[in-house]
Amino acid sequence: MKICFLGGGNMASALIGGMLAKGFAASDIAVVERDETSRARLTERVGVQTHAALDAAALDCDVLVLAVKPQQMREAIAPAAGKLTHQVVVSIAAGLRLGDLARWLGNYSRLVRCMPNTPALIGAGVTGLFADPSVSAEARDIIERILASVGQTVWIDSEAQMDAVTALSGSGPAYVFHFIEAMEAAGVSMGFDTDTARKLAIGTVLGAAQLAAGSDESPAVLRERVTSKGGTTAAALAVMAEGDLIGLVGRAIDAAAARGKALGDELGAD
Ligand SMILES: NC(=O)C1=CN([C@@H]2O[C@H](COP(=O)(O)OP(=O)(O)OC[C@H]3O[C@@H](n4cnc5c(N)ncnc54)[C@H](O)[C@@H]3O)[C@@H](O)[C@H]2O)C=CC1
Ligand SMILES: O=C(O)[C@@H]1CCC=N1
Repeated sequence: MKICFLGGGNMASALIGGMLAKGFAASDIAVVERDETSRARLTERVGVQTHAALDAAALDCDVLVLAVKPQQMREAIAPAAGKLTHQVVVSIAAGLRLGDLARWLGNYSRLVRCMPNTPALIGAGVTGLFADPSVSAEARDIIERILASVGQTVWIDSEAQMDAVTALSGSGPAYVFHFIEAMEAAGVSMGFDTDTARKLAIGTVLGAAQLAAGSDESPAVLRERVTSKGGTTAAALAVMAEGDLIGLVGRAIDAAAARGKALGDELGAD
């Protein structure tokens, strides 16, 4: 099975890195990348074949993964319009809807929309998937196998939910990194050097996430176990409640989902 990525940026690199680590052959993976420096990096460091354009050689694949920015998509896929025959086309772009992609591809509907995230690079991603009804069960299995090689997969029931997946898990790693930044900064302001503060912050997030992932208890119960009455954790959580952390995170994730929907509206309008 030959897999071709259109766009060899951050997310394509994360997916390819994860796939190679899980035993996919570099010779089965190609990347269409317009930037020469990125092409050289992909050939030399990652070992995959590269193409400068989405030409016949690039389209000689079974799965075409669309991994350019949403704003770049229409122009980037134009060369494939009317030239697709059997390929399953998988878009990882935020916001863009299957109906618009199908139209841009010359009414080609063997399309799957999915939303991975960057921990795919270390096999710890989580991906939401939605397929056009015309995509066969066999083709869905193939796409699921690719994404499952880089982490967990979740099929969703309606395409509209993809904006929520994007807001929660697609963008989610950035929220966690931001929280780590905040913890690190607090550590530095209390006198630690950056390395020590970072080690304490990352170790804590990693350990807590692993504990939550392996536990039958809810995150709320695990939080309560850390929180002694009248103790240090309670003092910190009171400040977080005063700042309405739960509401703030909810509003942030709502904003991400709204932005995904707006991107789909804006870019699909013409
Ligand atoms: N970065 C992330 O965490 C995630 C990103 N996504 C989606 O993945 C897509 C890609 O995002 P990133 O990898 O972050 O972007 P990026 O900007 O790092 O990568 C896009 C790549 O496509 C190339 N490109 C643009 N137009 C091209 C064309 N016409 N032909 C060939 N190559 C072209 C660019 O040179 C660039 O290397 C976006 O649609 C985004 O919504 C989805 C999940 C997570
Ligand atoms: O920020 C973005 O638009 C993309 C989609 C999910 C993660 N990065």
